[in-house]
Amino acid sequence: SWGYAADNGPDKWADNFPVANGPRQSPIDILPGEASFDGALKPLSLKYDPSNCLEILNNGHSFQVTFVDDTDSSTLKDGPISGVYRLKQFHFHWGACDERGSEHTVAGTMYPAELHLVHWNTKYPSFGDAASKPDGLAVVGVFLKIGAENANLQKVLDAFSSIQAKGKQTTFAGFDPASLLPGCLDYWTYDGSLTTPPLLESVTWIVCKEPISISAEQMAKFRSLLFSAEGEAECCMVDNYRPPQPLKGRTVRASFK
Ligand SMILES: O=C(Nc1cc(S(=O)(=O)[N+](=O)[O-])cc([N+](=O)[O-])c1O)Nc1c(F)c(F)c(F)c(F)c1F
Ligand SMILES: [Zn+2]
Repeated sequence: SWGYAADNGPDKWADNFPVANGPRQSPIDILPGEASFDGALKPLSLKYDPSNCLEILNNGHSFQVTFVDDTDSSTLKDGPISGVYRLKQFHFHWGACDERGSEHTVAGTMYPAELHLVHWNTKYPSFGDAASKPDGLAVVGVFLKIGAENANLQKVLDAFSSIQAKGKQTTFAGFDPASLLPGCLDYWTYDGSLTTPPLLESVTWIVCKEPISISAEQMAKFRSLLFSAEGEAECCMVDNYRPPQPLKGRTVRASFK
């Protein structure tokens, strides 16, 4: 199945997922000078309940922290969206070295990693339904840059020993994803897609301008996870990012001047 290697990576995804060459694919290279400031864009309203945090798992292409999403207690509102979107999970994309790893780039600059907080529109009955609708999902992207140690992120890293191999999962309770957000919530927004198969064109992307920090040692720990399952030849989970895709005439709006 799909992955990030030469034989099953991003350049091969169109074979099984033809939408890979669609009109609103993600990620993209964000050109701040070409983004249009939109004064009508509202500030993001992110309200998360740590008690909704359920488990952490290695799904073979990233690790993700999943949330109970049967009530409106962990939601995203306002910003560029209308209605209420519920947090389903968050995960990351990162590189084999600090020079690469993010999916979105800013005027060609890659960050070492990128956090994605995946939310679904409650006008639809479930995440699965929402994922196939043009306004079904909203993903908040946050860049990570090498700097001070991130104490909040450390709580996630401390669980890695239990999920090193593909398919491993463990309970993960009481984590507040808001602790991973930057202080300033200025953002760029555009219509895009999932960046992993099935690459569904259902995502309103909200990419924060301000990165959060991670230490070099913490970044190295991400690279100790494995794409491979127990008993398989070990393959380090690194470079699990899709490169920027053609803009195809889309407009990127900025919430800030
Ligand atoms: O739930 C999904 N989450 C997800 C999205 C991305 S993403 O990078 O595409 N993203 O949007 O941030 C990355 C990871 N990840 O762990 O790396 C994810 O686990 N994907 C997904 C799916 F797996 C399906 F089979 C499906 F039918 C569907 F509708 C989906 F939306
Ligand atoms: Zn992602």
